[in-house]
Amino acid sequence: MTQTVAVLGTGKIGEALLSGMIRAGWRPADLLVTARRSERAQELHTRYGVESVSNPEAAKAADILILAVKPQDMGKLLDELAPHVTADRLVISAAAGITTTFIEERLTQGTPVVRVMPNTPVLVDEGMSVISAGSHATGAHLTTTEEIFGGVGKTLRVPESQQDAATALSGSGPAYFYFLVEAMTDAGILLGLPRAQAHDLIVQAAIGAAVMLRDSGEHPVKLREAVTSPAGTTISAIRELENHGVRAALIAALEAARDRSRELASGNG
Ligand SMILES: NC(=O)C1=CN([C@@H]2O[C@H](COP(=O)(O)OP(=O)(O)OC[C@H]3O[C@@H](n4cnc5c(N)ncnc54)[C@H](OP(=O)(O)O)[C@@H]3O)[C@@H](O)[C@H]2O)C=CC1
Ligand SMILES: O=C(O)[C@@H]1CCC=N1
Repeated sequence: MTQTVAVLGTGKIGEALLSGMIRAGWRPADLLVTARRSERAQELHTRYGVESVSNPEAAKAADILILAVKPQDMGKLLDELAPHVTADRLVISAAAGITTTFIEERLTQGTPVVRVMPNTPVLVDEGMSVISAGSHATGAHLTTTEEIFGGVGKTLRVPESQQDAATALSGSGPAYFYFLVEAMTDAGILLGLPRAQAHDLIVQAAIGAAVMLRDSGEHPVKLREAVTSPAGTTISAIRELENHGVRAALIAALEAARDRSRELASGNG
């Protein structure tokens, strides 16, 4: 029997997931969304043909609830949902930091909860969704979650204790690459290239490097060594990156993201 899935909170990640599910073959009739603002609900209906309902209506009607509000809004959303969520539902949370325990404590005893950390490349079916089971989620619940998120990219199961790290690496990960592209485009401008050309050159370098990382089976060190000619240009750049502590900065940055994810666990932000 077809299951009904509701996406509660349809901002950037909620909409990305919704659009991906429709591309993956979900019928709009089997999907529901909730939105705080009526103009947003109308926009989603026009774009995807999905019906918008209230949060309690979604909890009553849908078999699977995907919670995609900010961590700071999660407590309030769960208070709204709690009277209507029965333990035969599957609740999937995409919120950074929020633990399955936080959710379980606010819903009917025994409700299965799965925590997922997706990332925005779900928009182009190249997402990465890291999945952990709460205390009442079974293998079947994890499989259902993988079926949903696997339609828009790869999935990986991890113990929930690793979710804050996964959030730092994978959930936030795309932002670091956009930041690098932005910075390198600026460098291209400094070197005298027109902005559009600098952008295209660095984006294609990123795509080429990403495909080689994925498909060559080579370690990143080997791939970098192959670019780094003796007494050549690349080693001059690498020396500057090392002089400026870029490796240490990245390690510190991801540690900060991990720590922020832990802080968000309280739901107070
Ligand atoms: N952006 C990303 O790359 C990723 C985000 N996440 C997680 O996804 C969640 C959402 O993030 P993001 O999409 O970036 O944030 P957004 O602010 O874009 O989306 C949150 C949405 O939730 C809506 N909302 C808030 N409260 C309610 C409510 N009670 N009922 C219905 N809708 C509500 C907001 O409405 P309104 O527009 O009115 O404010 C907004 O549209 C966060 O928990 C984040 O940690 C996870 C992985 C990646
Ligand atoms: O920045 C954030 O908090 C969210 C979670 C992971 C990516 N974006």
